[in-house]
Amino acid sequence: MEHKELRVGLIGAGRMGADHALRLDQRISGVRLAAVADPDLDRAKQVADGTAARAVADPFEIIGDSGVDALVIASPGEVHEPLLLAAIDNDVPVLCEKPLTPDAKSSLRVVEAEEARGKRLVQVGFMRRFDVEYAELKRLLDTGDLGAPLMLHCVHRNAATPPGFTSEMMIYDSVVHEFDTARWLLDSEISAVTVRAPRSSSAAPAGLLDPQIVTIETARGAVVDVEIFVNCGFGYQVRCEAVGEQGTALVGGDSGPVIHRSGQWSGVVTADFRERFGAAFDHEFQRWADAAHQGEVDSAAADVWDGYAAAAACEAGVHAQVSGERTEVELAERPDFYAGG
Ligand SMILES: NC(=O)c1ccc[n+]([C@@H]2O[C@H](COP(=O)([O-])OP(=O)(O)OC[C@H]3O[C@@H](n4cnc5c(N)ncnc54)[C@H](O)[C@@H]3O)[C@@H](O)[C@H]2O)c1
Ligand SMILES: O[C@H]1[C@H](O)[C@@H](O)[C@H](O)[C@@H](O)[C@H]1O
Repeated sequence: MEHKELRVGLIGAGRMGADHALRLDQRISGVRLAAVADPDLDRAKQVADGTAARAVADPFEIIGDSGVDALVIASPGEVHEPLLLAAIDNDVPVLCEKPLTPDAKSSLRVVEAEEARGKRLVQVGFMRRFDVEYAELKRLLDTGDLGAPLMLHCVHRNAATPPGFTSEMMIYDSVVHEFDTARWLLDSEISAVTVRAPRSSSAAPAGLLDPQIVTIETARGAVVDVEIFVNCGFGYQVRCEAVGEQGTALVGGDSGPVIHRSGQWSGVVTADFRERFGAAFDHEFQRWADAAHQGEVDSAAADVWDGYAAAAACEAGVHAQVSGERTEVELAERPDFYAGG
């Protein structure tokens, strides 16, 4: 790369975009935040303020711009596809927040575009892969220390939902993380999904089916249960217990500091994903930037095929939720281009 620093363009200046801007500006080495794009120009300006970045309203203005070497996409999942296709067309490396796209067909178009380009450019922001505890769980499963995996018990709780959050989004925006986590930890595609729900919490906005229990079957015969509860009220909690033939391991359990005071003990629950996974995001971004600077992709990250496979599982999940039926996942054939990825 000609420039000493990787000049990054950020698309989307909302909750996640603002957090990623801070990360790129202050914590990731070898990068410079060069541009921030958001149709809400005031937001783009606010996020760019105090950095070296320029603010623009049209994201396409910075895709293929000679002053931008790489892109971070943090706009809503519904608008990812055209941005990704334009980035691939312009040969620009991208770190795209999850989901790759909200449905399987559009994700497959991104797979096809990247394959046609003949070069891997896009990584999907499944940050749990960069969390220290999850990485250790992956190691335990890969080395066989727990014996052959049988089940994962997952808990995914958010304190509250933003306005407009729907029951379907609980699958394709939230459980999409567990679809990726299950595929990654168990090294197996997802074959079927079932969704059940108790009565909704009185804290859930009207019409939202919250909580839900999602059961995931994998092609290798493991079963994963996920409690997704996005208006739990008390904080952000993401847990995963793996059960193997010879042992179990839990990540995301309560951790310190544990305070003993006035005849009681207590601890703190993280407020949201930015706090719980802050270090994982930093690690993900540093590795992505280092790889992009070398004209490579990070082999530890989720690629476009992973994003597509998660989207296909989400589509089955949404169908299962609406129909009440166990739904098989329809997956295209994995191109050789992604084999071993
Ligand atoms: N990894 C995680 O844990 C995590 C957490 C939260 C959100 N996310 C993901 O990050 C993305 C953004 O989520 P958020 O919570 O920041 O949303 P948000 O609604 O807070 O912000 C989205 C921003 O994108 C802008 N936008 C809308 N259309 C755009 C377009 N075509 N081009 C550029 N910008 C556009 C909006 O104006 C807004 O400023 C989503 O894909 C979401 O799923 C990931
Ligand atoms: O977009 C967010 C994000 O991906 C969080 O990590 C998840 O916990 C939320 O449920 C989801 O809505």
